[in-house]
Parts: sequence; structure tokens; C-alpha cells
Amino acid sequence: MLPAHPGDQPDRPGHAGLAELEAREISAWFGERQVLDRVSLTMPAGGITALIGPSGCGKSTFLRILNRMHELVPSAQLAGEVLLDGVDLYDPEFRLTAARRAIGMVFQKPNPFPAMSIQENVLAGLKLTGTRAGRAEKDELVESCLTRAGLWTEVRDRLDAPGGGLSGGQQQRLCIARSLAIRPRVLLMDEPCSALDPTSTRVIEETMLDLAREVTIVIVTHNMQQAARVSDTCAFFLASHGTPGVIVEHGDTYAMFNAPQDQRTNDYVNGRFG
Ligand SMILES: Nc1ncnc2c1ncn2[C@@H]1O[C@H](COP(=O)(O)OP(=O)(O)OP(=O)(O)O)[C@@H](O)[C@H]1O
Repeated sequence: MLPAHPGDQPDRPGHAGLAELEAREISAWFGERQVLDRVSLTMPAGGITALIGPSGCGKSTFLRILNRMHELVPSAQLAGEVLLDGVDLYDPEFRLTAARRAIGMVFQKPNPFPAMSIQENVLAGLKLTGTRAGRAEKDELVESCLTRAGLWTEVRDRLDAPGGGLSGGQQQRLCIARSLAIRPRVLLMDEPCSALDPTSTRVIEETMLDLAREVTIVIVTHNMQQAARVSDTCAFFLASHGTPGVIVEHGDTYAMFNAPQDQRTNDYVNGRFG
């Protein structure tokens, strides 16, 4: 008998749901082509884990596997396990909606629904997950998610304005607020600042550091300073000479940046390739 699925837990009080995510021996293919080879990584509860590595080494694929988005690509296959607090996300009993609810995703390019109002954007995920809420509860949720995403003071007077009218950095924080509204236990972020200016990047980074107290975060980033600034643990992916991506080294971010064990990590974090 499986334990209760973490993704199925109803409304938990804010901080009670810190979850560990563990990938075990993940391999991935697109058609015949293998792009990840037996990648294992523990992403600690309430921490920020950064996935770094040169372009094409499989970071985004790995991230998408963590919330079952990889299976949406028709030619895609995978092997291995993803455990959310010990429960396999790919177990047939773990519903896809529960997986998405438990593990949210913020993409590289801010993707709010442009014609929907700011508050409708925040609440959009409730419809998708079939969650019911009354008016007062919705108002409270909109305020709390926008506050936690660091956007409330900037938009509190125009909640009915279209989400598409916000700046890029504000739109990205709106997307973070939208993800938070379904109370995820893990938030995946795929290069969330790559389309943003340095000021907006800073604001998102501060938001991430605040959020890490209540949600486990995994971020893909090409920005080494960003990985060093925000993450507690770090994993260096590499796919050399057409071989599938592997994790060369992972561990405490400070150690990875200051005393890496592998010469290739040392070269990468010091900008000598990639
Ligand atoms: N939908 C897809 N169909 C076929 N191949 C794909 C698909 N998505 C990714 N790939 C291939 O899988 C490999 C890993 O890609 P992935 O996007 O995971 O790498 P990445 O490390 O995130 O790269 P980047 O840093 O450039 O975003 C690449 O060789 C890529 O071409």
C-alpha cells in the first residue's frame, strides 16, 4: 500500500509542506537519442538547488522530468524514479494533476495570460486543478501570492488591469504568483531571469530567497553569479562529445565554486568553457 501521495494533500498550513525531491538514475531519450544517462540528485527540502552546465547537456530536460512534462513530447522516453518525499511521481497511482499541483514550473520567458487581469492570472491555476474557492478566499489568495512573489505593492491598485501590460520583470513575478496559488511543494524555474534586466533579476532572486522558506526550489541557470548568490546546493551537468548528459559533480554551492573536486567543474565555474 502506498503512503498518501504528497501532491494530494489538501490545503496545508504554509510551512508544513517542505518537501524533498530525489531523482534516481534518470535516463532520457528523444527518439533514439539518449540525452541523460543515469542522473541521480537529491534536492533538499526548503533549499535552492541550481542546475548548471553548458548548453545542450540536458538541464531543462531533467527539470521537465521532475514534474512530468517530458512525457508530453511524443518521441520522449525516460527511465528512473522521481521521489517527492519518498513517493514516486511516476507511480501510476500518482495522478498527473497531483504531480503538477505539487511541483510548479516557471519558464524562461514570462508567460502570463496577456488578456487576463492580474488577479485572474494569479487564480488561473485553481481552474486547471479544479480547486474551488469563495470570493473572500480568492481575494486573500491573490494578495498573499502577489506579496510572496514580491509584486503586491506594485499592482495592488490595478488588479483588474491586463497581465500583459506589466513589465517583463513584473510579468515573471506574476507567473511566480500564479504558480504559488496552487500551493506547490516544489517550484522549478528554468532560467527565470534570462529575459530580464539586472534590476528585475535582483528582485526575482530576492523573491526566490524568501520563498525558499516555504517551497523547495530547483533552478536552471547559465548565470554563475546567480547560482552562487541564490543556491545552497548545485549540480554540474555535462554532455561531452555527443554523449548523454551526466552530473559531473554536485554538492554545497560554496564548495563547488571555491574548491571543486573535478577539473571540469573548476573550468566551467571559472568561465573557461560553456
Ligand atoms: N523536444 C525535443 N526533441 C528532440 N530533442 C530535444 C528536445 N528537447 C531537447 N532536445 C535535445 O536534448 C538535449 C538536451 O537539451 P536540453 O534543452 O535539456 O539542454 P539544456 O542543458 O537545458 O540546454 P540549454 O542550456 O541550451 O537550454 C539537446 O541535445 C537537445 O537538442
